[in-house]
Amino acid sequence: MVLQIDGLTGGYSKTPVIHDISFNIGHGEIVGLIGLNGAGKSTTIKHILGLLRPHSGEIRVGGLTASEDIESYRRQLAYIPETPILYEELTLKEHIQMTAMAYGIDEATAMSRAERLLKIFRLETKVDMFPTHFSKGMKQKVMLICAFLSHPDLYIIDEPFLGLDPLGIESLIELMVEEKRNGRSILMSTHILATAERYCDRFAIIDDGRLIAIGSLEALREEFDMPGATLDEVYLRITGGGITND
Ligand SMILES: Nc1ncnc2c1ncn2[C@@H]1O[C@H](COP(=O)(O)OP(=O)(O)OP(=O)(O)O)[C@@H](O)[C@H]1O
Repeated sequence: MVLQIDGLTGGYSKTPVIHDISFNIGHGEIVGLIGLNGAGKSTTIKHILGLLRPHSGEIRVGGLTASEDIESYRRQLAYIPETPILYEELTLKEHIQMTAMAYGIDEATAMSRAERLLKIFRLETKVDMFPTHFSKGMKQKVMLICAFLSHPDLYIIDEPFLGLDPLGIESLIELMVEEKRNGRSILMSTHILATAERYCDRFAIIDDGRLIAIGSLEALREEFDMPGATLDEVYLRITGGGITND
């Protein structure tokens, strides 16, 4: 297992926001973290990143907890936030170099991996420019390049498809599938269920801070007795959504 979450209760203050969440991610698995606004997806992700301490329960990445060895723990992860985090004083090339340093990758390896990624995301002519001046989608691509450069065991991607143009989305999906084939794993939170349905092996559905379902689309269809349903349909049923006249 790459990620093991066992009975995680946590949040920002003494009052927990997420309650007793347990699920695992195996090698080469893509798992969608799905839930309504405020359901607890980002909070769960912050716990996995080691930014919040569990009130109770445990999170292991590659068998390690964050409190055992935070640096080794973090090197196994790459996080791509929904809002890009970039350094004003660094060029794109320097962002790449800094990422390589943080992950202990030598510069030659990093630059050869980066060259391919820069081409894929059409930023190869922009390496000496400052990404804080890039467009929103271009900034997101910088975050993606830095993440895919580091070849972590587990990618955590927040809303990967927002802000990218169709070519960018296609490239990202190809990279995700390639990494999956290499045995690397991805946890992505998304509201774009039609795309998630096509690429995720399993879905962890969070509602009001609790994990209310987990499984492949086929398993969810069976569990909720909805043969042939789309992820959207299953999800609306599970969360009691949709507009009714009651
Ligand atoms: N920094 C914070 N301090 C205190 N409470 C927070 C903080 N961030 C989020 N929360 C609360 O935690 C709960 C879960 O929020 P969270 O951001 O995890 O939801 P989400 O599922 O990621 O939602 P969205 O789809 O809107 O991004 C909400 O009730 C929210 O108000």
